[in-house]
Amino acid sequence: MCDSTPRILSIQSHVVHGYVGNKSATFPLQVLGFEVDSINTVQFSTHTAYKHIKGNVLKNEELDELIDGLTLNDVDHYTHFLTGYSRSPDSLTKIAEIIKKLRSKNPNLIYVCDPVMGDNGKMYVPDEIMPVYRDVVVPLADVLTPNQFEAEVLTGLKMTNFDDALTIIKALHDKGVKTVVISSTDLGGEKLMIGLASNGVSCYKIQVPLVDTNFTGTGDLFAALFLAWFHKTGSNLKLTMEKTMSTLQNIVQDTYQKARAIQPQNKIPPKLKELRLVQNKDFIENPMITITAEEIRKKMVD
Ligand SMILES: Nc1ncnc2c1ncn2[C@@H]1O[C@H](COP(=O)(O)OP(=O)(O)O)[C@@H](O)[C@H]1O
Ligand SMILES: Cc1ncc(COP(=O)(O)O)c(CN)c1O
Repeated sequence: MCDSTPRILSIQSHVVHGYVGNKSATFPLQVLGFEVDSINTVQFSTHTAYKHIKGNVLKNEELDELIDGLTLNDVDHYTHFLTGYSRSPDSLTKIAEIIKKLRSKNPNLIYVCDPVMGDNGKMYVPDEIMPVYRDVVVPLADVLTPNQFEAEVLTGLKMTNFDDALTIIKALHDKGVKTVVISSTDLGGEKLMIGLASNGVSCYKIQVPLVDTNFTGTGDLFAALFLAWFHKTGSNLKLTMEKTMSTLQNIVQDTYQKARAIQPQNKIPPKLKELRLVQNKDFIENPMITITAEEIRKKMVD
């Protein structure tokens, strides 16, 4: 355990079929050279955009027990902690305790928090989870990766233009977050999806062509790739955004094209849109930068 391999504890959902949560994050992280220990907050047959939702949610005592086992066996030494989809406020409170515990073992631990709550104006976890993220978990994060909706909900502010976006980013920095990354916004209108990233010194904008369908698991993949490239580039924010977005675009485009080959018209059902991670392993390992980030504003914090 004393080698230089980065080691992650990832607490996210698990699905039997398809790619969200730990299923979306673990494979790319392993391909990029990370040891990944995963705890599954839920085990569902599929993600929740499918018609039938079946499976179980991890109980708090079960989460405690798993962490206890890691501690008793002295294998709870991590360089990174990554969290995503959680369904209960209590489990989030537990996550806050776990961060503190892991930091007592490694004061340099990097915590990447994806505050998974919803998308396109709608919550898909219970509403009570929001204040726990806002007041307890977010202030402990080194890196926060909300989408636009989640950033708005956390700050109580609306994003209708870039000035609003910068105000929201500043509000999240003010909560103590060092690196704020908004994985997607609709500021690019109908044709472009725009992501933003700020380390308080520089803020970057990166834009990609909007593919005409909703994907699931892309946010989880984004957070995992961001974590990996932020580590591998020595916290180079511009390069991290470029590698992360280029990889996502390759996977999203490939997934879309294959789905459209089967279903040329109308809405694509979830099972045809599962992210093609395995098939894009080489690109994940060695991404070609196809999209560049542009600096839009310097110095967000004094
Ligand atoms: N429809 C889409 N068109 C193009 N890229 C997409 C699309 N959906 C997701 N992505 C890619 O996935 C990333 C994360 O997506 P996002 O929607 O923010 O995740 P989530 O809302 O699931 O947290 C985006 O930055 C983008 O690169
Ligand atoms: C079980 C589960 N886990 C995670 C997510 C989050 O997916 P995304 O990466 O698209 O935010 C979802 C989306 N509803 C889900 O159903």
